Amino acid sequence: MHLNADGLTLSHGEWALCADGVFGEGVHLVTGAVGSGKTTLASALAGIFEPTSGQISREGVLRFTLSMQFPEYHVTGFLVKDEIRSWHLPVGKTLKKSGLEGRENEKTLTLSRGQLKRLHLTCLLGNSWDAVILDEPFAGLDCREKKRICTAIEEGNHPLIIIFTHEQAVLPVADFIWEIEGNALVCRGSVPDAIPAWKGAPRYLTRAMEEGAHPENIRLQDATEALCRMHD
Ligand SMILES: Nc1ncnc2c1ncn2[C@@H]1O[C@H](COP(=O)(O)OP(=O)(O)OP(=O)(O)O)[C@@H](O)[C@H]1O
Repeated sequence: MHLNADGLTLSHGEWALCADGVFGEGVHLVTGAVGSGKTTLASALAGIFEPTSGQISREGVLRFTLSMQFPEYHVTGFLVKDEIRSWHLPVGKTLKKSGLEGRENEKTLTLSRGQLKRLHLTCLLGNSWDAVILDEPFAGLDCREKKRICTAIEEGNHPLIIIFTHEQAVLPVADFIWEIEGNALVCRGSVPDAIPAWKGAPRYLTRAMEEGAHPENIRLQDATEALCRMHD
């Protein structure tokens, strides 16, 4: 199963991004500065943004989805319970998972941005997909919520997940690191070998490596454990 970006050029007027690479099974983290092209590439991989050149192919990926940065774009249900039902999920259980118990009869668009994001991601990740593309899944969430989303990503049953983010504090276990650098998508490789080459790595990882530690993955917990191992 894979999603293949084959010689893509993505453009908005004068701005252009080149992307070439194969996203196989696992959790892929794609990082890049604000405005580097994460949303554009996520949209292209999901088939809703037309490349100027090149093509996208999917092998073995029948059910795939894109979670857009702004959860409002996904709302189809007037009330919270309608929204949950539109994802074919049980209302009570989903409300509990989203921390929104008792709010089923409220208008979906009266939830706060963070609550809506939490509801949207719970519904999306509660379904079954071959591939999930998440554009800034942590935006608008506090640390506790970000951790909950990381757990849902790690424990979910989705063979291929691509996460576009500039999050620097709370990250899930990842298998592959990519970066958008100088208007091109660059693959840093598989984790942990990719970590030293990751220019946008969070400070806790670079600091641990500067001290000679070798984190096994990219979470704060991995950096801390690597430092502990060194001092044992
Ligand atoms: N609809 C559009 N029309 C013109 N230019 C656009 C459009 N959408 C994006 N751009 C430009 O394309 C570039 C990439 O934008 P994009 O939203 O993909 O970046 P991003 O990395 O997702 O940014 P952020 O981190 O802020 O979400 C930016 O320079 C942006 O101004």
